[in-house]
Amino acid sequence: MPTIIMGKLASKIDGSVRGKAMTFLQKLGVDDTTPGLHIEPIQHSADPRVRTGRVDEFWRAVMFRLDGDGETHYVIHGIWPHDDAIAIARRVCLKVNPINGLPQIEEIQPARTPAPAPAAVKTTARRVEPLFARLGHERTDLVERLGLPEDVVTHALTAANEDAILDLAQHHEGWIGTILVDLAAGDSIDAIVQRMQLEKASSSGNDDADVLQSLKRPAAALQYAFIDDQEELRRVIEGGDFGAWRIFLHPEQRRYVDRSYSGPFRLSGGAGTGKTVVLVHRTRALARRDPDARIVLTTFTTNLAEALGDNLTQLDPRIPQTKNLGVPGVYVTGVDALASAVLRTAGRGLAPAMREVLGEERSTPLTRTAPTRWREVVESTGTMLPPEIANETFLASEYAHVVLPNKVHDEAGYLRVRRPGRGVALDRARRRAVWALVEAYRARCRADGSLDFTEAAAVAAAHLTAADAHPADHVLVDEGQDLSPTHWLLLRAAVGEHPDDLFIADDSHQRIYGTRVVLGRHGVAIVGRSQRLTLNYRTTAQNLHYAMTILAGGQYVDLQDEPEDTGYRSARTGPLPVIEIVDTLAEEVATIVRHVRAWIDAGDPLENVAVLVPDRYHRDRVVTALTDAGIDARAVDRDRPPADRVPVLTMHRAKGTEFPKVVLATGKPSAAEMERLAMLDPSERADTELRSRSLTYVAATRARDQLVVVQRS
Ligand SMILES: Nc1ncnc2c1ncn2[C@@H]1O[C@H](COP(=O)(O)OP(=O)(O)OP(=O)(O)O)[C@@H](O)[C@H]1O
Repeated sequence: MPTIIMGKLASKIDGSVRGKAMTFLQKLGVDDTTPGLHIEPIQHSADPRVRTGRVDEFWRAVMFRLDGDGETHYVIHGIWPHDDAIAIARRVCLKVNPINGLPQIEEIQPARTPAPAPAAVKTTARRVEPLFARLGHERTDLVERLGLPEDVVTHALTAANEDAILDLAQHHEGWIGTILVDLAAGDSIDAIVQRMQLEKASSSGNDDADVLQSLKRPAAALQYAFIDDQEELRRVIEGGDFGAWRIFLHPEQRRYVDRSYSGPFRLSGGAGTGKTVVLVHRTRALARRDPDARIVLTTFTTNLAEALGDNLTQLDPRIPQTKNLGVPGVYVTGVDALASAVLRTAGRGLAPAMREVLGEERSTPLTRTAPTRWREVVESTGTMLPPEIANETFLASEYAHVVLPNKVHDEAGYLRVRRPGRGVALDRARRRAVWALVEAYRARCRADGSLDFTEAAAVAAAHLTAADAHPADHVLVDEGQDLSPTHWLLLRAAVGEHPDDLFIADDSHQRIYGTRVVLGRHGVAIVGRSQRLTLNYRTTAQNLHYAMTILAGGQYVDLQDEPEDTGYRSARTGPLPVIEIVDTLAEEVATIVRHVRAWIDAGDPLENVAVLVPDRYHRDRVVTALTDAGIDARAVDRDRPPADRVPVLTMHRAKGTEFPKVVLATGKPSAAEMERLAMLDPSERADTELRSRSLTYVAATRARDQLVVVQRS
């Protein structure tokens, strides 16, 4: 049976021919002599291996036939109308690039549309040096060390700036485009050679075998996929461009998917750099490696966990997902739901863990404490503490970062405990006063028998540790920056210490919930096992640039207590974001409606256009305004974004989503919010301010192609 190797270009099939292409490729994968396929060589073709095949009376596939490894392979180059296909088939040639060992398509008589000339170098008063010259990239290195084709290098060397290189890169699918983007971002030749694992090709004397070998190189996976079976073929064809992540991994992504690590590993990267994609592929790889493995795939919220589960199903519906913790398969869950699952399973056996963490028991540990409780305690208890300490932000954070992880039960314990990383200093008298509030909080929780979320995770962790029970063999975490210390204690306890135990994806620029955490303080040692992804697949360079300006000047620190890197780039270009400044809420809503209307009138499907707003109040107003304007809109809360309607989401809910077009209303803090902020200690206020910038950054990076930002003056 022939093996199908799908080229990325071929996966972008015109929607009208997808069904027929599927049937054609399915038949080809079973028997290439099937009547009706008409697999034929082309007379006078540049490459004798080229074949055409009949998809229907109008469409033809262009392919390369390779015989090697004891079987026949077809590399699918693309599907075109008959005459175009024949012309393309005559001039294309598949060869191995001798410098970097990667597969390369050459057009022998270049009749294709030439790539547009890069933006000209302006020759006004002062001549601007081309970008590559400024970066010190020289022709010899580009050709002889990276293997870039001469004509591409000639174009690239005259490009004035990064935008011109991005334009050029968009005309070159696969490794050529990727290397151009890396070079434009200032990467050194050595770094690229290493990252892409480029290596000179050695000839075996058998051309077909050499090309097959090159197709198996890691960087070839950017552009070519070996199709295992019919189900995978269906997913490639149906996924089209949006499904590319399932098939064409960047070599760097592939490395994090397949590699084994001796302990916890952390993969960071800006928004849209494919962290979730790596996590989902790695989950599949681990499940395939050992079908009996108990894998936990988790993240901060239930909505995000649902999206992870959906992604895993799309990637590979054969990977079993389980609803039960501790059994073979992939258990996809929000981290608080994981804590509840541990507590539920433990039942009455929880008492010792509660005593260990809290010094007392709770009668209904599956009930969660109301989030307003700290405020109630402050309001109903007379305290000598100043408002910057006696507030729910400080107290909840002190409880989660100091009291619970250290299992403090009484005032004496709290007076002794270390408080590393806590911005607000507390003398002895203040510690006593804080402890009085903690006692009042605990007394109220005891009265209704509940545990709060951070307590539940701490108790679940203590229970697993005491029982020496590890219900998971591998734990994979998304959005790690949002997890609290007791979440980390729980995850550390859920999986034993062994190779490939914890794999963490995070981006400290996207921390929008709790206070920042240093992993090493909570039993997760990742020193020396941490890497960063830098290529953004989602957002255009223009939108990304705008989003980065939101973070500029902020002091972001990562999970290892190191300053967070900001360098990353996008390979896609598009229009500049539109910024609208308005004075009132009414104007804001009208501006949102106007932009949504314009996109829909221009033919965008409703679900392609999303509106992101600061809170539920705004959300409901926008839904009403859109509906009044005759646009079918829906507020998205716990459910998934709807088909055939404009989704309207709060910025928090938008985490983990993406849309081709986004209108983002950034809003304005209310008077009550300003008052609350004014009361905070300066260090807490600075952190709240960082989180608020992060929220805008998260929201702005949800737009794939076009972004409109509506700001209040
Ligand atoms: N190798 C790839 N080829 C094509 N598209 C990709 C690839 N990797 C990721 N993508 C696409 O890029 C987008 C962002 O990927 P993903 O959600 O994994 O990024 P992320 O780093 O987790 O983002 P965020 O932190 O913003 O949630 C998705 O649309 C995904 O399908």
